[in-house]
Amino acid sequence: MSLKAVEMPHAAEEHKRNPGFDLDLGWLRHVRMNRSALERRAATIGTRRSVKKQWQAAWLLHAITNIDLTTLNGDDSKGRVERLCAKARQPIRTDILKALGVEDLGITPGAVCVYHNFVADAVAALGGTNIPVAAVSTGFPAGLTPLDTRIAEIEASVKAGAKEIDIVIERHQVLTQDWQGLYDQVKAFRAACGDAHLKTILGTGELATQTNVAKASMVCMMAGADFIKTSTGKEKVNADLVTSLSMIRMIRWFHEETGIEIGYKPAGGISKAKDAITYLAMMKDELGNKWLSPHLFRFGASSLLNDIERQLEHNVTGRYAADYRQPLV
Ligand SMILES: O=C[C@H](O)COP(=O)(O)O
Repeated sequence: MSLKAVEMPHAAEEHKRNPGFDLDLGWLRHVRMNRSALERRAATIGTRRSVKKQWQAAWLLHAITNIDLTTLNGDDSKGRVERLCAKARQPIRTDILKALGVEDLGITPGAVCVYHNFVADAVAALGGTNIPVAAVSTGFPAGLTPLDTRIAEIEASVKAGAKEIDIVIERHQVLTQDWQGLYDQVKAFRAACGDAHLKTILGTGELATQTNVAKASMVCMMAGADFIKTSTGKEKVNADLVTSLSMIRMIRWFHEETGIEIGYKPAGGISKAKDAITYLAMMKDELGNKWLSPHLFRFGASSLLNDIERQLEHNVTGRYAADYRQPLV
């Protein structure tokens, strides 16, 4: 990958959106995940492929374009959201970009992700850029408010300017194998999104088995999800490579069966530049270069950008800055 390869569009013009399909329980019966096999494969991802120093900056700059720069805290405020948006406009210090020779690339994150209440503030703060605002809009993080309330929340977020909606599924529907119930809800959420893209958060750390994770992924894609996403960041166990393999293999299968490309978003606990490279290597190995693009791959992360900036500074100066030099918000 060359540094110029980070110059990627926010949304590929030719990308065909998932129109949604009928729920096919026959497909689901064939879904089985073998945790040991997934663990063996996951253990090789960070080791088989090493990124040499001169390419690390290119991978890290690329990773920025995949970040949904996120703040989802109980003490979020307009001021914090505005500071996050300022960081999205200028994710890396100009002196670092200049030293890397990429100051003209206009590298920005995939989106800024906030609670519904801050969508309008984020849209205003990002005015004049092409950075979309993503909203978590369905009773995040539990997803257990009344259905009509959740649907109204999606509609309100879209009206406020959100271009992407991250919904949470009801985990008990997976645990009780209520696939019809899950399908119907996700389909209703997709309808409420209109032109906004729908990311379905599975809460994988609460789904008990990898087979459940895989089946839930499949049902969400059948119902019209544009992205499948691991976690809210609030579960005890959030994104990891084993779960990622279960989900992206379902994306591959769905693509083989339907020709539709679904995006993947691991979220929660991804805070190290090194881990970002491992995830990108996994996407490249399992799904191909196309799935490195921000319209098919995002990290849900609140602090990953800090570490990427720190590593890029190290790349150009040979020294590590103290953590506080790259505060996010
Ligand atoms: O969707 C994004 C997550 O909530 C972010 O989680 P994080 O704060 O662990 O990076």
